[in-house]
Amino acid sequence: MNQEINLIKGYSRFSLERSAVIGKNITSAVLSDVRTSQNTWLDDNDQDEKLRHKLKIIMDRVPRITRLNVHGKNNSEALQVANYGIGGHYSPHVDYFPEDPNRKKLNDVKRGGATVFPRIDAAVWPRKGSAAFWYNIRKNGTKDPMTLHGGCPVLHGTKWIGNK
Ligand SMILES: O=C(O)CCC(=O)C(=O)O
Ligand SMILES: [Fe+2]
Repeated sequence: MNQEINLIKGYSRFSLERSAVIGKNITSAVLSDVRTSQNTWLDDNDQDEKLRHKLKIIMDRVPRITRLNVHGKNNSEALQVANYGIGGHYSPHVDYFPEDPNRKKLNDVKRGGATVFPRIDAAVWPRKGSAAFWYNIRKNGTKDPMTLHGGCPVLHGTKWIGNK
């Protein structure tokens, strides 16, 4: 597990850039205090063969747990790797259209950094190697606003997550 996490961090570390959020126009990306992390994207089709191979191994686990196929552009976004430094946070938002990630892979954070769901009084603490999964969309196709969530500021340590 540590080896895989180090590999993902290693590939991401040098291409991290300040995270953006979707602007008024859904095709635009803007920088905002709403989200103060850095992130990058690791694509299934990356030109690096080792990365492609490792991503396939990791992503092959997702359908075994969720029954959702996350391979290829038609099924899921690339793996989004994000890093939060001290104070880094993501204010409450929903992930459905135009974003659609629904799985998180977290690492240990010394203090702060929980993912909170204020409408259902739930919090998920970042633990290295664990994932949180939820459905943004109900079975009948409607969006579920109860999935509103945010990343609390990191108070001590650093937080890495991978979203799919
Ligand atoms: O950092 C977190 O805990 C939440 C991240 C998040 O909600 C997202 O990337 O969409
Ligand atoms: Fe989110």
